[in-house]
Amino acid sequence: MALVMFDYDGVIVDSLDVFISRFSQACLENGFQGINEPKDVISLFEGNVYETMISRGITESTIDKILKRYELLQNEQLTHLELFNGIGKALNKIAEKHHVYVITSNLSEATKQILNSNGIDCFKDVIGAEKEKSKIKKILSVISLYPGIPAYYVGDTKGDMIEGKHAGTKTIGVTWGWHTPEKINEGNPDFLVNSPEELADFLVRV
Ligand SMILES: O=C(O)COP(=O)(O)O
Repeated sequence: MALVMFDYDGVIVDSLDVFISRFSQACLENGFQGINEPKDVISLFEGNVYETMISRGITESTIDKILKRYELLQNEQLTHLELFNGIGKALNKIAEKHHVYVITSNLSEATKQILNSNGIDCFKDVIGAEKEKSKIKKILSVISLYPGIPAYYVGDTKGDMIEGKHAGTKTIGVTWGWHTPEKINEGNPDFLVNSPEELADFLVRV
């Protein structure tokens, strides 16, 4: 048995269009001007999204305001959000063998709502941005609940690979999400998979 932690946007839910339009709107409304085009959003995820924003002069309290506004805007769009094909089945298969968690820079409630409305109830918990901004700290806190078992972080961005590795997990990059395989490879993933089926087949064998 292993501990398998999943990123949410771009791994489970196909949310890039909603994220680009609504997150950039929330940023603009709160005075953060740097996010106008899809590539600006994508580049935030080359590291920890919130650390990148702080390094560009945004305060933590403004980030919290952006998140609150994004929560409302995202909620208006929930019916437009769909899971990637095959991911529900893959998650259920993985959860039969392993402890599974979501560690996301999105907010927990919206994440839970989408998972529930798609019949996904296999996760032990969803740890979102309102609890902590660093994925490294969140991953470490879950690992501390399961000492001595192998831990994996599954993500679709270079930043996910960097934070997962920093927290001591094996990292699995998925190629159906926000970053290209080339960009994910810059974060040195331990494994790269091309479909939810391949992900499940790999994880049921560890
Ligand atoms: O792909 C990413 O890293 C962003 O996804 P997240 O919002 O679930 O953290």
